[in-house]
Amino acid sequence: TLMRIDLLFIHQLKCGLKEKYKCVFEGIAKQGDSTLLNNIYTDLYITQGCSEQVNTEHEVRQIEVTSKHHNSQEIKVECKKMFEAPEQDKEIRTVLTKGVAGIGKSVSVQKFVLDWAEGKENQDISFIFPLPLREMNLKEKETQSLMNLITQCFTETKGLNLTRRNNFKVLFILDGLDECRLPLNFDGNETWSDVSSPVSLDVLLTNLIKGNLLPSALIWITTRPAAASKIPPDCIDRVTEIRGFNDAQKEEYFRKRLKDENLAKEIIDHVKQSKSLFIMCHIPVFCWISATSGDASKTLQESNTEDTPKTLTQMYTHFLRFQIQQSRRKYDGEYRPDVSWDKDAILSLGKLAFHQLDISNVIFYESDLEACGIDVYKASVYSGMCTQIFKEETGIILGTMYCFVHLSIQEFIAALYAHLFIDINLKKTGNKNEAMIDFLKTAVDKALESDNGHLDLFLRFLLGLSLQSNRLLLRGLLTQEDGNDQSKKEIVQYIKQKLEANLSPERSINLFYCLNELNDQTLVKEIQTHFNKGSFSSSDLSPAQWSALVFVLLTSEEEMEEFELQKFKKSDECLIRLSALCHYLLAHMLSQPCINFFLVLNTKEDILKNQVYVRCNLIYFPCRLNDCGLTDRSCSALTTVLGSDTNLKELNMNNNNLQDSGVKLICTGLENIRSTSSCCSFHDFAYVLVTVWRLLVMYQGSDSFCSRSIFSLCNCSITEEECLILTSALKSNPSHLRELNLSRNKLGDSGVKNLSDLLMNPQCKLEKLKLLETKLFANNDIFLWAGPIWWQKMPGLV
Ligand SMILES: Nc1ncnc2c1ncn2[C@@H]1O[C@H](COP(=O)(O)OP(=O)(O)OP(=O)(O)O)[C@@H](O)[C@H]1O
Repeated sequence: TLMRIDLLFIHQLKCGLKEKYKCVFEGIAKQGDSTLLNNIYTDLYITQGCSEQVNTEHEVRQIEVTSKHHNSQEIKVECKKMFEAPEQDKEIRTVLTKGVAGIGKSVSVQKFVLDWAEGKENQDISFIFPLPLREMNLKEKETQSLMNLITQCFTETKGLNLTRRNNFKVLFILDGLDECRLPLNFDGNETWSDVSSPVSLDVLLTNLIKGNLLPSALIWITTRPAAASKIPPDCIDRVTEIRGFNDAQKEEYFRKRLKDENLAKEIIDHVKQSKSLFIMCHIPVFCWISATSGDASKTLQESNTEDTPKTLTQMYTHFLRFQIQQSRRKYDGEYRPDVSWDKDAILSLGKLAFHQLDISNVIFYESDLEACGIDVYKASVYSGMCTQIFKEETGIILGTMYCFVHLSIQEFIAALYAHLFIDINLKKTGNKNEAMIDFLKTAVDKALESDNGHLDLFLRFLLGLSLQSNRLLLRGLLTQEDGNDQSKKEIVQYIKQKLEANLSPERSINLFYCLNELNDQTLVKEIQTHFNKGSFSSSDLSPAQWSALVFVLLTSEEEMEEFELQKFKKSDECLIRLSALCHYLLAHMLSQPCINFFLVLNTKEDILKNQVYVRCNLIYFPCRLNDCGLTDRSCSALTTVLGSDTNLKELNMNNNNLQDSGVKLICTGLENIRSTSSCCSFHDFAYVLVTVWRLLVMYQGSDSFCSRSIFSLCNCSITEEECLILTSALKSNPSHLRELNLSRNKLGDSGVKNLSDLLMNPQCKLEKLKLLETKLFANNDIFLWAGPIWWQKMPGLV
């Protein structure tokens, strides 16, 4: 029961948060032109579990790690139900939500808080304290108590007493773990459970997350994927991942954002003209940029196909032009088709963006601005000039701060600055081309060195802006080149060379995006030619070509209803690559009906017999990989795909050289499927013709075995001894097994005897037992049955 004073605190906190969270901060709030969150908020596609656990690692290693933690089934999570456990008896205290830049983590947090503050959702929670980690950085050096921290950040709660005794449900939201500069020393920090004595912020936060401090408090942490590993996995009860908008949600967003139905329709059509742009729009921030720059081309009457941005650089360039034109219009009251750039202002802003990006900083203070020649008194002019680019924010702790409206905008402005800088400095020196090439190469190297890809987007913009066709849109700002594309050729070559090295999927995909920004499709075309000719089996694909394959699948302009990868070379290498590819695709494609991705892998001539179907959402998997020359090397890769698939109907691994170690790995993958409580499709796992199953029975008891109705262990070199284990497992467990095929094994006399005993047992539901070509007498090798004989359940059968 809450006391009246507590109710008052709750009321005050809700009022404060409502005020703070009701508008979206897209930089325009200050100008009194604000957008209400509830007017534009569009549901996002959020799932439980995580597709990539550690994305800084090499892909094969990644697969291993993922398979261990894999939570096989894709469970959709509603934002408002972030703390609602799917199983009723389980309580969720800590949630970690991952998602790439601009996918909507902060907006989700905002919506959650607003709904609570408006009394709509999660009313069982008494207090929500959102603590943006970027702001917490500033308290790094201070010591204070948790209570103090709360009352400082939420002055409405001054006087509130949160002790361990009272049983308020409290939620702390730590938004933006990737921006946190605190060490978060979970191992080294002392244990702290006192809410009212002062200690360093790092100790406070780590103990809060661990549950030492206010053990009943709920914790919600959001982060970009690369930083997720900062939190020890055992502190997290649930991992969710924001996957962005699916196609329907993209359209819904445009309708909400633009209000005018006709304009929305026009812009949706406009975005759809470029498939890669449309795909990019699964990230909300790109939707927002498209809505704004699309709006621009509409207003400027230039929305012909030519002008549809096809690359990210073009999209952001349109956006920037529009912003500048908008602000000019404010002053002049009219549109001008040509943009008049304030070069000095852009240089200063660019310098800030560039230098701060280099040190991964996204929040700036007066001193940072001054260091770049920005007069703080004029900073509001900047934010006024580019209302949706740069913004001034009053933080909860340290007063006025500045930041770009979104990191991607900082990245774009930083790249623009780099070009401006080169333009200015190279004017003086002679060989501009060479210097430019060197500069771009160094940027490629530097971006590849980064573990978490923090320069990926910057690099894309940087390369994009080196193209003359793009510079044309920025005339008056960037110097116009003479159409000599030597530098483009060289840098494309350089990137291709890099792609031949074994890069992680993330890095190589980014390099493809870079090639795309550079308008170079040669590698991608090569791959398409391979497809069309079906010539994969004869040629070993190079690492670059494999990455190209993924890229083609991700961004293909054509609707690939069905996509056949026929006649691949039978090898571990091929399977590992393909599994990584499937896994990557599954992780990066949203469940949307329009992407009907269908991968068919044929390992034998006969299409019907040998195929792996992977469907994006509705993954259907008769997976026949028999006779594929596979060894245990393939197994970890395979387990990942098995783990991500819940509709696996059939797995055939016969006649491979998997060894015990490989079998164990596959068992782990299958175990993952089984462990998902809601996953009953595993029971449809009808036929399993795998040598591994005999070992599965031994390693994991008989549960999984017994849950199937038809089971085939034909030609699995099952020995007499194993047959005994099998029969006793069947005897001691209530079994659903109806049919068992044990043909072509060396079961021996006692094995067969045991099986017939089993059939006689009234508990046993087994109706058919197939013992084709069974070597009954192990020593004499006598073939007792020549043809397929089904033993019906008959009393007296010996
Ligand atoms: N659910 C949503 N509905 C409408 N717009 C959204 C939604 N989610 C995100 N956006 C738009 O995308 C922008 C970026 O979203 P947000 O700041 O939440 O990304 P983020 O995942 O926190 O990114 P970062 O890791 O860079 O901080 C928002 O400013 C908003 O314009």
